[in-house]
Amino acid sequence: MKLILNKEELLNKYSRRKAMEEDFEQQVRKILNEVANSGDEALIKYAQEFDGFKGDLNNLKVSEEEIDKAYKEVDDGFLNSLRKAIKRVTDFHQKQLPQSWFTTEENGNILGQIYTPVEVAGIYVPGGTAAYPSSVVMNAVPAKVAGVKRIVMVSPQKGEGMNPYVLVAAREAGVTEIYRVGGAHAIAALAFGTKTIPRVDVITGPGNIYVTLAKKLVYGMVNIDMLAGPSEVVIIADSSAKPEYLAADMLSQAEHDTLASGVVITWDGELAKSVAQKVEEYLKLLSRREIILKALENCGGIVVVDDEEEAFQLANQLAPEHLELMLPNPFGYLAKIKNAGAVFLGQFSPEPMGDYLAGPNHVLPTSGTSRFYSPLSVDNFLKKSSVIYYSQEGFLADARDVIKLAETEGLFAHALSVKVRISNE
Ligand SMILES: NC(=O)c1ccc[n+]([C@@H]2O[C@H](COP(=O)([O-])OP(=O)(O)OC[C@H]3O[C@@H](n4cnc5c(N)ncnc54)[C@H](O)[C@@H]3O)[C@@H](O)[C@H]2O)c1
Ligand SMILES: N[C@H](CO)Cc1c[nH]c[nH+]1
Ligand SMILES: [Zn+2]
Repeated sequence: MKLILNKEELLNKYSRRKAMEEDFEQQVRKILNEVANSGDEALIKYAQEFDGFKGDLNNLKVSEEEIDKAYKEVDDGFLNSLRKAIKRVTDFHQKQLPQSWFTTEENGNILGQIYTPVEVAGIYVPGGTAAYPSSVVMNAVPAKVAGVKRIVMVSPQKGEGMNPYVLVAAREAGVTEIYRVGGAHAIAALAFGTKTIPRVDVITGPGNIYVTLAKKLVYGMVNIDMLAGPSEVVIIADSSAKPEYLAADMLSQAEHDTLASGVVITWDGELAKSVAQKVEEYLKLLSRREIILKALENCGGIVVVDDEEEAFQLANQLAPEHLELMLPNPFGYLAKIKNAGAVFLGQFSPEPMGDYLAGPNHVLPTSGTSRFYSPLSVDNFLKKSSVIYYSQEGFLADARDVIKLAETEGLFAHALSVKVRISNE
């Protein structure tokens, strides 16, 4: 495989990947329509077709006994690391909690803004080619910190039972109910509701292209967090960077999915060659080799640019999910970054630290959408309401202006609602 590319070659790969999304969208539309029309029947049909699901509607919901049993199957080391991760992620997200606020004016008017959690949150936890207990934490913790009472999790069951690590993570992180379905059909169920699965107010979480397009298409019937599809990393490096670090970091995101992406951008041609050599070396050792190869073919490579300016211009154009700066004094470059879901600074901040333990959320926008989306946060589970209180004095001071503006719009009932209150005084 050709690993060292020029800028145009990389951009062509990105364009081809974008074009592929249109074919997937047709398939996803069909799945959504069927679940909308046939509910649970379609849900079970697709779970059987895509995930080899053998159960029926009666056991779509995971029982408390199954979760109890999962605790016996996971090791203490996992449980300790999981609890550490939950604590870190909780501490970080608690800092995001916004405060309701009120202002009182001299005439007694009170204005404000209050925050209310959504009643029911639907969280998607991927489970196609790997199980993701870390994504359980990243979804459920901000929902819990926001004060959501009902946290409904969906995740595909591969094989006989649910992944025990995912089940344990769900109980530890505060998920209130779990359904063993994934893919676009699970997103449809959360958006429309079925006899078995409740309709939710917001759907959050990452997933493959089917899941991500399904979220995009149901947006409006339900809120969504963002488009958090196949993982991506762009690494900007100069000659001070270690080729083995760059190669490993690039592969770490490519291994998620055949549509994931790993890109190194540098202006040092010799460094590019050393990274390519390391990539070939590591590929021989890694178990998800086939996935990585396809991902690099589809959307990866080591790009040699002219200089630092061009490197940042390209990274901003790609608007990646993760951006690593493998440069000396990386803080000095923060102002150059326009688009990135999360930024990792310096040689000891490889992206996987953020995937599991650093504290910020690993659910992040992909496919160029860090241009306008932000990481998953407590905000995604909260709604704002404005609060307006007029004192009599404040009302009388504003009444004439409101009448004037309403009558200008030809809305005389609006004006009347103000006038009747003046004439009564
Ligand atoms: N952006 C982020 O924040 C973030 C975080 C973690 C993971 N991810 C991404 O999540 C994804 C996980 O993917 P995954 O596949 O392992 O799990 P997944 O749960 O997202 O998708 C698997 C499901 O897709 C459905 N499916 C599979 N083939 C299908 C087909 N041909 N037609 C319709 N539906 C089909 C099946 O129901 C299957 O269970 C990866 O792309 C990974 O990079 C992203
Ligand atoms: N890198 C993923 C976000 O794109 C998150 C993740 C979970 N587990 C491992 N990685
Ligand atoms: Zn990852």
